This record gives sequence, structure tokens and C-alpha cells, in this order.
Amino acid sequence: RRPKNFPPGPPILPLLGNILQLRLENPLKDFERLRKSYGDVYSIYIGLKPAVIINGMKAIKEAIVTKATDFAGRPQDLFVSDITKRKGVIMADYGSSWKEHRRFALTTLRNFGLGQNSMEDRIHEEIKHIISTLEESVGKTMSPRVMFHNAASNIICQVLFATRYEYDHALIQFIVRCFTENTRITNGPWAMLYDSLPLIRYLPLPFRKVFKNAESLEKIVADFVREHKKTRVPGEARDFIDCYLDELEKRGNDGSSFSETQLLRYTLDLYFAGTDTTSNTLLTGFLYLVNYPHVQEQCQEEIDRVLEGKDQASFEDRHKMPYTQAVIHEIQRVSNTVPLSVFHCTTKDTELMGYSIPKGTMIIENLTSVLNEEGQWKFPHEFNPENFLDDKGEFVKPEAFMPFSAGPRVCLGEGLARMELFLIMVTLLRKFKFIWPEDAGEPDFTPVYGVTLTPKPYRMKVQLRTPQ
Ligand code: HEM
Repeated sequence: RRPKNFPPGPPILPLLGNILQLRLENPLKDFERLRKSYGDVYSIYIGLKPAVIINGMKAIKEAIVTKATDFAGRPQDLFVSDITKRKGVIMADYGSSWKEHRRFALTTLRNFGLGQNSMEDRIHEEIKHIISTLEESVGKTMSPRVMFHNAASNIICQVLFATRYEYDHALIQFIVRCFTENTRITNGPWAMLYDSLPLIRYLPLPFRKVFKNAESLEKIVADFVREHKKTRVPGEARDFIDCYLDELEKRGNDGSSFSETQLLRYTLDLYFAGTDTTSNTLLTGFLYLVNYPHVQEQCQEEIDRVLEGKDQASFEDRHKMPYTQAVIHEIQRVSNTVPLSVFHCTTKDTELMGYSIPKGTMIIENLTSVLNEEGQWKFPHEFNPENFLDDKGEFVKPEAFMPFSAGPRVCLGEGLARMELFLIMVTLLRKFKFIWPEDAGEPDFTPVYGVTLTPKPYRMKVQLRTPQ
């Protein structure tokens, strides 16, 4: 039975809770249906564990912004917690280790030039490789999946390891495959069963593959760290790993939370968070751009005008491109890349919208419910850049735009991601025209569900634009 004054929800079955009422391979529609019956804040049981699902901007903001620290924990007894060994930053619980590591990453990203030219240069460097790949496909059709995954992966690789890889490099293909497989299984039925039925955790079921992948990834990063230790010059950091090693040395054995094990997990967290998210947003973006040619053309017209006489776009140019900005934001809105955010957890007994929620309750922040919430958007259910434009054609960002979540746990890579999306889209749209192939049939915009949403594989035709 639900505790007193706990958010309402569907009847609970012994041991299984509500898992039979959810389509485990994609519960998003079920969450929407339950919201209609039980309101913006309701609860379900995943096996014996209660979880509160929060929907709509008002309730989500009250939880993660107004009552920020009450809702800033992470559950520690899930499949993902076991994979990440509760280290790193994404699944680390609210506390001093998470705070220290989060602050460190933000400072390091800033020192590496986020918001300054050096990060832009790194992104432009990678864009050159995307352009070469696309040039090979001019006049033909191509599938952009591997290209965007590898590009996003290389940008974060530059930050973490000061290295990039050719798009057909075996190591990078292996890493991307491990991540893709892990994301798919982590939000799928096997992970849900793992969370619901602790007794099955040690059985040789498909979720073991994720642990194997995680081990291989840790070994790869451990090799990088070993190599860095041999070649680094203290105080002259080349990348994130060097910065962390400098910090470890500075802190000595003062009992701080910094350690080499943390470094491995942290690096993997940043790598994972920085690859799948940006690349899936780009994939969805181009799927829409090829199917809304008038939107693509209007961006190109604005880009040509603003960049006239300039070699390349800079992130600052976004302020002069209200339409393109609106399109990129609309792409992020419809991409809904991290549909349920990362699960939170209450850090103390608290209240939300009049309900009592005990400490340690799992919180599922349904970002999907905000990104298409009626009343928050002019056109909640269609792809329309007008959602981000006012009557004068100026760019406006509605409060409900929260694909990066909000509050103390807000995406740590938001600045990097926004810079990547802008520079990549603007540069590619300036140089190429992207077309939906005539023989490709009707486009299917329904995404494939996982920790991140990704579009079904598609091909696009590439043409060079006439030099402007
Ligand atoms: C379009 C791209 C991206 C989207 C939509 C996105 C979205 C999100 C969301 C929704 C969260 C969960 C926030 C919460 O728990 O409330 C998150 C967390 C996080 N993101 Fe991103 N992200 C993106 C790109 C990136 C990039 C490029 C990085 C790499 C630096 C990154 C690093 C992280 C980290 C480390 C966290 C965990 C933060 C914490 O727990 O304190 N993300 N992101």
C-alpha cells in the first residue's frame, strides 16, 4: 500500500508492483495515460520500489528548481547505479563528492575554452571532417548516423583525451557500439526487470552484456590514463585527464573524493553523456530539415546573409540569426533527446503539490510532458519554429524549453552541446542542401526509445549549394 498522503497511482500487484501495466520497451505513452487518470504527480511501483512521476512544467519546476536540493539525489539501487558503481557524476548521489566533481568539470570545461574560441576551434576542426564525409556523398544518398555519432564522440574525445579518431577507426567504433548497446538495454525491459526483481540480478540474462561493455570501456580509459601519466608535464594540462591528475596531485591524501577510480568513471560519464545526446539531436534535426525544405531554405537564406564575407560561423553569430536559433531550439524540443531526464531521488522527507514524499523515493522527471505540453507552446504537437519566434520574428525561449532539465542537476554539458548544435548545423546548411530521397517513401518521425531517443535509420541526399 502507498504511504499516507503519497501521490496516487494505479493499483499495485504484490512483488511486481505496476510493471505489468507499463510497456517496458517504451513506457512514454503509459506515463501520458496515467497522467490523465491521476494528475501531474502520481506514483507507480517498480517491483517493490515506489517511484513518483512528475509531469508538466509547473510540478517539475516546483520539484527541481524551487525545492532544488530536496530533489537533487540519484537512486543508488538501480541497474545503472550498479553499472556505474555509484561513481563519476551522472549517477553519483547528492553530496560532497558529486559537488566537488561537478564544480571541477565545469571549471575545466571553462578553462578549456568553453565560451571562448578554443572550444569553437575544436568543433570547427571536427566539422571539416564531417564536410569531407559529406563531400564524398555529393549527388548520392547517405546515412548520417555513424558520421554524427563519431563527430560528437570526437569533440568530447578532444576535451577528455586531446585525441580524435578517423570515422572508421576500430576503437571508436567499438566504443560507440558499447554505448549504443548499453543505452538500449538500460532503458529497456531487462533493466526494468533487474530493478524490480533483485533475485534475478545474478542470472546470466541479457543485462550482463552491459556490465561486460562497461568493463571494456573502463579498461580503454585506464589505458589512456596510464599513457597520460607517462607523458604529462604537471601544470601543463593538455586535456581533462591531465587536469584531473594535476588536481589529484594537488589534493594529495587529504581525504578528498578525488581518486583514480573516480577519474575512470567520470571520464566515461562525460564521454557517454556528450556523445549519444548531441548525435541523436543532430540526427533528428536533419530528419526534420530534409522533410521541411522550406524551413531549411529559410535558415540558409539567413545564414548566407549573416555570414556574408566570413570564412566561418562563430557561436556569437547566433544572436543575429533569430530564425536559425528558433529552428535549432525547435529541433531540440521535438527531439526530446532525454525523455525522462536522468532519474532523481529525494534527499529528505519533502512535499510536492500537497503530497508527502519520503526521503529516498525515486523521482522520474517526465521532460516529454513539458516539451509538448498544451498551453506552453503555440504548436505543441507539430514541428514549427514559430514556437520560438514572437510577432516581430525575434527569437524567444519559452520557460517550458527544458531539454537539459533544470536545477542543481541541470545538464553539465549544456554549453558545449548548444555550441556544437549551432556550429555544426549552420556550417553544414551553408555548404550543402539536404534532400529526402524520392524513393524513400513517407518519413517516419517516431523515435526509438532508450535513455536517449533516436530516429529510425534514414538516408538523405546531399547536394553542394552554389557558392554564396
Ligand atoms: C543535446 C545534448 C544534450 C542533452 C539534451 C542533454 C540532456 C541532459 C539531461 C536531461 C540531463 C539530466 C539532468 C537532471 O538529472 O535533471 C543531463 C545530465 C548530464 N549531462 Fe547532458 N545533455 C546533452 C549534452 C551533454 C554533453 C555534450 C555533455 C558533456 C559534457 C553532457 C554531460 C552531462 C552530465 C555530466 C550530466 C549529469 C549532471 C549531474 O548529474 O550533475 N550532456 N543532460
